[in-house]
Amino acid sequence: MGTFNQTAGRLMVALDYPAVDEARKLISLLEGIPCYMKVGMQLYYAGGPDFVRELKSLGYSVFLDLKMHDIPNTVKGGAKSITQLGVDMFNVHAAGGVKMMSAAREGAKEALEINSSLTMPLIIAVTQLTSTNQGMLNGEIGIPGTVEEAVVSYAELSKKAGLDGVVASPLEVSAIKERCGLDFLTVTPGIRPRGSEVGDQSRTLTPGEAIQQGTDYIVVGRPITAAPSPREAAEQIIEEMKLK
Ligand SMILES: O=c1ccn([C@@H]2O[C@H](COP(=O)(O)O)[C@@H](O)[C@H]2O)c(=O)[nH]1
Repeated sequence: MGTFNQTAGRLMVALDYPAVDEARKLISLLEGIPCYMKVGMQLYYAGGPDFVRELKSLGYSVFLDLKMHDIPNTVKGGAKSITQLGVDMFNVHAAGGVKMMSAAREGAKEALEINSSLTMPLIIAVTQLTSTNQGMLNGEIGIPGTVEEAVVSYAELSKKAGLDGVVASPLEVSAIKERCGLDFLTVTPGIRPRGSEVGDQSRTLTPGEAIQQGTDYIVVGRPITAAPSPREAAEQIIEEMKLK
């Protein structure tokens, strides 16, 4: 199991930018604010491993959000390479199944055998994307039942595979914790401070509501990156989290 990093805080900032210079600009605006930095596919495909190493050298905890979903052997190799970057957290899709998720753990462990100075990253699984609504799930995706049932079922699979937690919407946190235990981590995007644009997200709560639901980490992108003052936006979110 990986370790829960209290000092990085419970806010994860999604650095969804097309180029590292834009990400660097935001990072300098947020200097001193306790948060994880989340690198997703847009920035990773632009900045690659070097940018992840740069964030680590600045002292940030890094969540590499590449959502691996492939055959077990390929995911194992991907997890081994990702772990060698020294990231604190990475993820896979729970839809890949138990064998694929366990392979991610094996890959991470192999990286640690090669380099003993590395620590085991937290490995989590995406359940149902927070952009998915009930109609989409039952209609175009073709999965019966409620979104919550689908999310909890994926969470149980992820736990069975030995993962540390899941990505879900804050609306499903209490059901996940009830079924998988309080120490099974929930990382929740779909966070929208009151009055902010919902955009392509479907299952949302405010930062304060998410904390009230018992989530471990909230992931926030555009409400910070597109704000007139990203620093003020981040500070307000942290304040709201503390008040709950
Ligand atoms: O189900 C998921 C999984 C990942 N994400 C990621 O979180 C951030 C959210 O950004 P916002 O701008 O706050 O909407 C983004 O990087 C997504 O790729 C998610 O939203 N939902």
